[in-house]
Amino acid sequence: MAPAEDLKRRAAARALEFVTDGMRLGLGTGSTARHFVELLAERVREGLNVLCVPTSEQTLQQAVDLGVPIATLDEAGPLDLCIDGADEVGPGLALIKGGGGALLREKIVARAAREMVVIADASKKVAVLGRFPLPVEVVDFGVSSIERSLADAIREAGCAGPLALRRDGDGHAFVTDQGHLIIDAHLGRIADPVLLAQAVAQVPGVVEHGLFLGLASRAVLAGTDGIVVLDRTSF
Ligand SMILES: O=C(CO)[C@H](O)[C@H](O)COP(=O)(O)O
Repeated sequence: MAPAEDLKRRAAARALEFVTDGMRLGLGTGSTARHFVELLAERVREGLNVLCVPTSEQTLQQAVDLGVPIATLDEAGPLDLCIDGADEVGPGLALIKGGGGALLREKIVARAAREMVVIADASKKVAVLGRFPLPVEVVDFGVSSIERSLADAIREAGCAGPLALRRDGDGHAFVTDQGHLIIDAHLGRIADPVLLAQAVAQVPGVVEHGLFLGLASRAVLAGTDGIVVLDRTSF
C-alpha cells in the first residue's frame, strides 16, 4: 500500500475504536472514509451490530457491496457518531470539506450525529484554512450570476481569489448527488472562517459550503511519527 494510503488507513483503524455495538453511524466520503468502511465491514462480518447512513452514492455502493447495514437518515434518526475525512483541519477543528463533492450530505449527516470524528493523514492539518479551494454547492440556475454574487460576498468577508466551476474528467460541469453544481473558491487564506461562512451562506443560489465549523469534536490524524487524536481545545 502506498505510504499516504497507509496513513489514511491507520487513522481509520484508530477511529474504529470509537465504534461500539448498536451504534448508528454516519459514513463519510472520500479515500480515507473508504478505508474506514472497509475496516468497519470486517468488524460487521465478525458480528458487530451497527446501522449506517452513507453520505454519498459512492459510499452507499461500497457499504452495500461489503454488506454493511445501511439506512436512510430518516430511517435511522439521530446518529451516535459520524466518521468522515476532510480536506483541511484547522484550529478548533474547523474544516474544509467537499473535495469529493459530497459536502451537502456530509454536513447534514454530521449535524445529525452526536459526535463527528474526522480521520485524515497529518498533512491535512493547517494553521490557517484556505490553501485547499473552498467548495460551494450551488443550484444550476443562473450559475454565472451566482458566481459573481459569491465573489462579491467573499471579497466583503475579507478574502479574495479566483472562483471556478468544478468540472469532471470529460470537461462537463460536475454534478453532485443532489443534482447541484460546485464552485471552488481558490482563496489561499481564510482569516475569519466564521465571517466567510456567514457571507457565503447568504448568497442566493448557494445551497451549502464546505466550511464545517463547530461540527467535528475529534480529529484522528496519522503521520509518519504516529497517530494523534485532537479535540477542539488541543488544536
Ligand atoms: O469532503 C470530502 C468529500 O466531499 C472528503 O472527506 C475530503 O475530500 C477528503 O477526502 P480524502 O479522504 O480522499 O482525502
